[in-house]
Amino acid sequence: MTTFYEFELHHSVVRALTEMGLEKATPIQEQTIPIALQRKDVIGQAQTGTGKTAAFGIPLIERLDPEEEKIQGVVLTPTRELAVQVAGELNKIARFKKIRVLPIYGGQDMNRQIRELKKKPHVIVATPGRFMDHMRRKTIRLHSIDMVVLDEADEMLNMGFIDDIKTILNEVPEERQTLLFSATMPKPIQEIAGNFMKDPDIIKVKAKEVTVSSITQQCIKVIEREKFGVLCRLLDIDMPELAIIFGRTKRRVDELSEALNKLGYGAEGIHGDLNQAKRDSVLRRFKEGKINVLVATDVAARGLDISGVTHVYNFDVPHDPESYVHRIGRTGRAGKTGLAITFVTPGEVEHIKTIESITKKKMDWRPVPTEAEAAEQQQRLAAEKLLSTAEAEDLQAYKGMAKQLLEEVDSVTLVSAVLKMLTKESNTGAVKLTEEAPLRVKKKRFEDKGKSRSRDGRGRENKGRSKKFDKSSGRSFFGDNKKPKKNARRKNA
Ligand SMILES: Nc1ncnc2c1ncn2[C@@H]1O[C@H](COP(=O)(O)OP(=O)(O)OP(=O)(O)O)[C@@H](O)[C@H]1O
Ligand SMILES: [Mg+2]
Repeated sequence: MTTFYEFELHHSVVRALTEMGLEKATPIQEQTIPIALQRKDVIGQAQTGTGKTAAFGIPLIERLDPEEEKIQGVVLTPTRELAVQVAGELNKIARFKKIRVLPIYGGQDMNRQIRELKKKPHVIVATPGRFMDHMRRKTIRLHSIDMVVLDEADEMLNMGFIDDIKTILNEVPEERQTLLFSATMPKPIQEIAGNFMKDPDIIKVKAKEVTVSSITQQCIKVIEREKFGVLCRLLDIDMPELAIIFGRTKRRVDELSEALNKLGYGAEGIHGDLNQAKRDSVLRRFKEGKINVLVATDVAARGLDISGVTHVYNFDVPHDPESYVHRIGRTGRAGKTGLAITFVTPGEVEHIKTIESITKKKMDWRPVPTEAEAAEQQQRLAAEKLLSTAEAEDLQAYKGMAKQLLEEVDSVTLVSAVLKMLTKESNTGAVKLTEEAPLRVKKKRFEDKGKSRSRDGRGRENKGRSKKFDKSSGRSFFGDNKKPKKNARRKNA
């Protein structure tokens, strides 16, 4: 593997990378950076969590001139959360080079953005819709733009941003450099590449599998109304440090996070109906470990890099294999290991087979954990607490009372009582979630053509009803020509 020194980067960039703890380039970085540094157009494809942000971020920051106080670089991302995250990472890389990176996204106060823009950032990371707004108001000037990056291009397509992207690419100076990152290469993205990029180098990090091997993939067969109980048992047994639970609808996310909280699992939900301030604060609290369970619709699936996510639970089978890959890709990032568990109702087994055929990876069927197993694990935990207190604490003040108690009750009964008090007992019976219909297997291709495919709300999640599973959509992993949904609604801008 190449170290970052070998790219002959500006010392300030190398210093920033060292401070970020990055020494050796990942394969996608190793291949993209030298080409991008030569000012060539690049299309990059690589697995989740393998460092695509720095793959474009390093050449971007390296190439820009801090003395020229104009917008020189633009990164377009599908969601607000991603815009903030990418801008954060770029600002870290740029730290010692005095290059300023500004995130711009919908839902944020326009006047504040205009004030920030007046401070002349060098790079803007934006959702396409809001970028267009500024373009029209002329609060963003395009003539000095030298580099454009499209991150998660296929997702921007899914979200209905394709026309915005074309408009933007039409208006930025033609002699710019363009980098495009996409998990899949559906036809409209290939067209963008053909029409707006100059003889791009295609860098596809070869991987036998679509998913990284550091993620263990399991599924559990469970009927709809038992899902919640099984989830709680799993949380009790697996004891995740940080877990993301994906639900199919916004209603599902709200109900699940409320129910988990009721039972003492520190959980919060995130989906597209929450205002931006709430979304930001939930994500921040999760990143800081103040809550350890994040319940999410697919809004959190793409690109978000939250270090330390140990477990992903698909409480509901995802709509398509792509969504599966991105959801589970929130764990097992940057070489760490992770566990992904998918709940499958009896009618949904077919979807798992489709996912497996696309990812070329078999999942392990995990048996449904029993109440006894969960209780045993919780008891073990209580016993550990008890023992460590016995070993480490000064208990002198309690010993008199302990002796008195032992005169009344035998020692085994007494310790059992203490353990019972320390053990979290589950009471999932009190919780009732609205049931979701299972995903059906779709027979014909493009049956739902024309319906919106928005991923975090207003579209498909809105009514809390399931849509059909598009078996064909999996093909887009191999760059098929899946048609864009015509009236896909613009999201998040
Ligand atoms: N060279 C490196 N060495 C170690 N860690 C790295 C390196 N490059 C990036 N990382 C870390 O790996 C994590 C994942 O990176 P990043 O978010 O860029 O992945 P990605 O490929 O864009 O994933 P996704 O497909 O989910 O968007 C980040 O926390 C990042 O800081
Ligand atoms: Mg990414």
